[in-house]
Amino acid sequence: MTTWYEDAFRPGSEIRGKWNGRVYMVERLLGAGSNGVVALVRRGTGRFALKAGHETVDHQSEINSLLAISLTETSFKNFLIDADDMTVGEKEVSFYVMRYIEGMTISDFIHKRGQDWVYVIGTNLLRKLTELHRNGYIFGDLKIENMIVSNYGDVDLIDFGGVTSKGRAIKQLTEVYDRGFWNKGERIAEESYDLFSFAILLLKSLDQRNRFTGLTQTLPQTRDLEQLTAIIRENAVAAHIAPFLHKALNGEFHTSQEAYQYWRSLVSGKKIGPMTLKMPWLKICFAASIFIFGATVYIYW
Ligand SMILES: Nc1ncnc2c1ncn2[C@@H]1O[C@H](COP(=O)(O)OP(=O)(O)OP(=O)(O)O)[C@@H](O)[C@H]1O
Repeated sequence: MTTWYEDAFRPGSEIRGKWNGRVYMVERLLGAGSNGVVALVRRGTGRFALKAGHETVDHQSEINSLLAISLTETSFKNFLIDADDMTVGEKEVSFYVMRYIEGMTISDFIHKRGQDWVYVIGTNLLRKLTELHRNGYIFGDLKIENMIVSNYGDVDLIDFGGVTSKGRAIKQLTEVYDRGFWNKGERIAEESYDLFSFAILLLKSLDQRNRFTGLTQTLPQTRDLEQLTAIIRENAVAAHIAPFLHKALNGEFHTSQEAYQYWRSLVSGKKIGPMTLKMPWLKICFAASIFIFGATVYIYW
């Protein structure tokens, strides 16, 4: 069965915006989720991520949220680059273009580089949330799939469909990350809502035994955060940040700023800042370059 986007998003195809007239060349498909199709595109020398929406209302609401935060003086500034419609066969499809973020999921990152990186990634993610919260928004649907980790644990959030103004009802969520699912609070856009999801996200990425699988099938009355304490007990990193996790899961932080301070006090002794990391390969590269330089001098002198 062919899907509606297969032709339009074939590598090499051109996507022409109906109103703004910009033309994008498709490099490859990045993903197709429940809310849209995302492709890596090129325009001139720039590479961008282009998302076309299935559901016009949801897609428009995502663009509105993204536009609002793109206008703030934060690291999200200018994240949204273009918004337009394209014609696919007989259909008009809305799309928007955003910064392209190269990287991987937090799970893949820590699998490759080690679980200690959670201290750095957590710090960077909390900083992002603090920025959003300071500007009056809640991310809403914080989960492993909605963030990209790159380089030295840099974090970028993607998929802004859940971004909600503070005080409103949460509009998009994923069950295990939602405090309502665990009977731990209302589905209201508060800073503590994102902090709960933040704690689940970290636990889920440290969970080596897939304890989360099957949790969605449990009955609401039997759901208990105690089920997650096993992960904390068997994992050294989770155990180290346990006081933070307990506070976040129990709604004891009112603001992300407060959570950020507490987090910093817990992880600051870990010396996992990008500059102080134990990176033997850096030392090896440095030693190798000295050796090659010495050998070259010896041979040619
Ligand atoms: N700005 C971006 N830069 C790089 N890759 C991106 C970007 N935005 C999205 N992606 C990729 O495209 C995939 C799908 O994006 P997105 O999560 O926005 O779609 P969705 O339809 O809302 O998905 P879901 O059903 O998970 O909510 C992501 O998993 C990610 O790999």
